[in-house]
Amino acid sequence: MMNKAEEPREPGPGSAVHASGLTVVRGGRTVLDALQFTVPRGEITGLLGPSGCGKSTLMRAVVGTQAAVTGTLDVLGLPAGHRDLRPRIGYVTQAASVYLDLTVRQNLAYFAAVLGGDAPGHVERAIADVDLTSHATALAGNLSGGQLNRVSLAVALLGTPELLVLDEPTVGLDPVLRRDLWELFHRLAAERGATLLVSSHVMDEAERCHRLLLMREGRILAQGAPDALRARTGAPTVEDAFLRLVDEAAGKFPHQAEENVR
Ligand SMILES: Nc1ncnc2c1ncn2[C@@H]1O[C@H](COP(=O)(O)OP(=O)(O)OP(=O)(O)O)[C@@H](O)[C@H]1O
Repeated sequence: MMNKAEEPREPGPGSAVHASGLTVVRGGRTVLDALQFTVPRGEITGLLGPSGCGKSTLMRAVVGTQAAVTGTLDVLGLPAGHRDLRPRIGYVTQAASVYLDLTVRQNLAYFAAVLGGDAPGHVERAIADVDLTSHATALAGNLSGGQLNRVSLAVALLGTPELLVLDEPTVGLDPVLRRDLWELFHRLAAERGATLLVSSHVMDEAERCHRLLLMREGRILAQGAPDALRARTGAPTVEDAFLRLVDEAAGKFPHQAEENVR
């Protein structure tokens, strides 16, 4: 449960997510350690860091499915997990959750009916969004892993969510599909005003984001625009910036190594 008394609430109108002192303990281990960050509205925020650093845990906290969360976590102006947030957030996990014995279109129609997002045209729009129109009548069970993940993404897009939380959406995709998906993310932000929080452990995807949260071992190493992070560290790439921040932080932990760049 969130302890809202611990920290001042200062989400600001421009932030979709605001965290302060966000901590998660799993199995006796502190896997998120007093995180402070914001995710601005209408932009793509990349959550980057090595496998096991806590990206999925942070995303579950934002969508309200993570247990043992303490600190302040506001999402779209409400405490994380508030039931009014359910239709306003689209969440895609790493494991595709669709019915393998239904076609792509049947899956979308089913979820549209269940989620109450059955607005005319939304099923076809979502299928087109993820570039699966030519596979609309294919059984989900006959799709590749990458195509299945895109069906899950289409489900998340059905209700035109304000906030999309996507856990490693480009894993296993070829370069062309990866590029197409990033173009879709930018369209969703620019044309539909959506806020996207996208995790990846591939540092070159960082350059495609408006803003980054760089994570390591349950902490935020730095946050800011890719340009600002590179300038701040004097590094040619975000990957180099990350490595420099890791080295820098090594001297500062366990107290505070977080650096706000913007
Ligand atoms: N039940 C648990 N008990 C103790 N530690 C756990 C438990 N579940 C997860 N962890 C640890 O929490 C940390 C964060 O896990 P999380 O899945 O959030 O990482 P991640 O950055 O999303 O990794 P990946 O990219 O590999 O999915 C990991 O180090 C993991 O080992």
